Amino acid sequence: MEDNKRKVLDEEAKASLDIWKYVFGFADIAAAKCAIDLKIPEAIENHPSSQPVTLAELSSAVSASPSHLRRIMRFLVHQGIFKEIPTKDGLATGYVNTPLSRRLMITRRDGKSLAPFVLFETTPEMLAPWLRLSSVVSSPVNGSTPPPFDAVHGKDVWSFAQDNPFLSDMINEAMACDARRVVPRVAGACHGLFDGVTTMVDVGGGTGETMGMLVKEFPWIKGFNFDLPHVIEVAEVLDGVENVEGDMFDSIPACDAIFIKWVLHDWGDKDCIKILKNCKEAVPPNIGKVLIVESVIGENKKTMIVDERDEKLEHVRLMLDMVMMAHTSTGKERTLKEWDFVLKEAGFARYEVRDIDDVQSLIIAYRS
Ligand SMILES: C[S@@+](CC[C@H](N)C(=O)[O-])C[C@H]1O[C@@H](n2cnc3c(N)ncnc32)[C@H](O)[C@@H]1O
Repeated sequence: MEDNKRKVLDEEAKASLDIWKYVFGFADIAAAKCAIDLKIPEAIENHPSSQPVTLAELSSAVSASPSHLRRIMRFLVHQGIFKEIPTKDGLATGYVNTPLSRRLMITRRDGKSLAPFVLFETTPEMLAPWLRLSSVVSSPVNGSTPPPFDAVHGKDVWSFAQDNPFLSDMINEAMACDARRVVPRVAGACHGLFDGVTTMVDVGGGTGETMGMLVKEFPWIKGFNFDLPHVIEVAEVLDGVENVEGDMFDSIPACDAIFIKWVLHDWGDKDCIKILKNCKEAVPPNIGKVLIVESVIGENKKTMIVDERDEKLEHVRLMLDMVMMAHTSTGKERTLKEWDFVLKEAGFARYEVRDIDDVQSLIIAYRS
């Protein structure tokens, strides 16, 4: 009884603090965006003075008012994004980077920075649909209310991107920085999969960064980066990669293997099955395989989440599912049961899931 009472009181006390996260939670994202916009991590990293960098030095380096900058830095230090430590002479304090602040470097293409993703998600165009989540959730019939993105912008995200090159560029940059981060992990899990594979198509491959990395890792493969015409128009020219424009709902170029990352989650089951069927048709019956890089939601596996990293990864997957609801018409993150359904409906003979200890897993679907 005593214990129960204490638990209730603890929950009350926790709730009275946690509620503020929902009142002012956007401050976290806005302050991180501010650091990216001002290139604060770069200014600290590259400052000619020895570290740490004092407020005066930093405000001159990023051309910011010291009084406002001090408050932003106080917040970001409190968030653990930067650290504030004594200067070498011990007479003042200054700022140093952390692994987290380095991930906010817009100038870094090192497979760690997700700064372009933050900038993309915080555009007014991507933020506005979030405020309409409730209308789609309360819609009496699935599909009777336009999805939040379409309701705000009058068209779906891909048509909007086609008509707005600035947003298309931001999507491409955001996707490319995730590719630099996760594709090496995926490649590490691909052992044995490419024996006898000479051609591979990355479906919805964006500007080609992913295929560029894959052909470097597996140089006997000729890579094709396949996407919509407005994306292929700005795709990179990379060794061993041919850029091909087209529509995955029509057909996909014939090849030995297909790579498809973060595309199927943009679509509901009907479209997802159609894309998967086209993937299956594109690969040969004997060795054909489709490598899917997507999240697998661990629904009903709560008790199996054993450590903090797993729990944080699952939180990202669930946030991503909310992103799908806000930004795509029918997209969703899928549980294993839901992946099983769409893969079987598309006619794949079998599949396996390889855990890469990340937000996404590698699902390999075999034609036979
Ligand atoms: C979320 S992005 C993923 C990009 C890339 N695979 C990655 O993860 O870095 C989805 C991609 O699908 C492409 N896409 C959308 N509809 C398509 C279609 N009908 N045919 C081919 N590509 C399409 C988009 O242009 C975009 O590049």
